[in-house]
Amino acid sequence: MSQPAPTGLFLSFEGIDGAGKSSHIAGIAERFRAAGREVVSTREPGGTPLAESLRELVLHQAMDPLTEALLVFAARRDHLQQCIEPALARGAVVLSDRYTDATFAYQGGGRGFDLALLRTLESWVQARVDAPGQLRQPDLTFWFDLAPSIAAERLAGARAPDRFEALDQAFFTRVRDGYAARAAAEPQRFARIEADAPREAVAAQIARVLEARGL
Ligand SMILES: Nc1ncnc2c1ncn2[C@@H]1O[C@H](COP(=O)(O)OP(=O)(O)OP(=O)(O)O)[C@@H](O)[C@H]1O
Ligand SMILES: Cc1cn([C@H]2C[C@H](O)[C@@H](COP(=O)(O)O)O2)c(=O)[nH]c1=O
Repeated sequence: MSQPAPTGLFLSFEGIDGAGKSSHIAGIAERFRAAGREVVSTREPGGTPLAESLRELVLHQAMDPLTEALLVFAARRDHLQQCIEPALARGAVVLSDRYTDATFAYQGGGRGFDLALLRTLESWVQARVDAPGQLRQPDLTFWFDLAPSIAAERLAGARAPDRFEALDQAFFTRVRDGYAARAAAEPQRFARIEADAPREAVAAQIARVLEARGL
């Protein structure tokens, strides 16, 4: 008798720069590993050699908004094909520091790029081979919601800013609004985290969300 296909789990972590998401991913990985799951921790743009090369360009090279949007989707395509889809097919838990919501928030909200065109790119790049007509989306997305002024204080002096981190608070207010619109459109998928809380309180919020979903 054939075995049922293993069930992978895809979690993404989103928020404006400095919201604190990266600080919690290792702890979540440990939680799943302790439960015996294979965990793949990855990030966007990036996660494969090709996508990491594109990340360098996107974060450090001046370019127009269409080029930027095409590069983040090109990186995502390689990431999906080489990393995310094989991991999910093995039954792994994939933890991705950013995914497509970032494109809608940064390129759509922040840059003001045409959302309809982003949706078209999304439909090409994320089409699932195993489920025709469906797009690869996270099972659960943690949105670390933080005021841009607090994020800026956290990042001040922490590291040399990249092309995005150097942008002003008006940009990050639009990015935050972009995330809010995505979360409102898909409330089942999104878990909003109040990211202005101390680290331990943020970790407790995350744990409550995972427990509520039986994860
Ligand atoms: N709850 C918190 N309270 C205060 N400072 C925090 C908190 N969480 C993270 N930080 C600090 O804020 C800074 C940004 O955190 P982190 O790198 O986790 O954010 P991020 O969302 O992953 O940012 P980016 O997307 O820009 O990489 C770090 O210096 C981190 O130590
Ligand atoms: C996936 C994705 C990312 N970005 C931006 C958002 C951040 O400013 C950087 C990534 O840096 P991080 O320290 O790893 O968070 O890239 C984007 O503009 N569009 C995207 O689709």
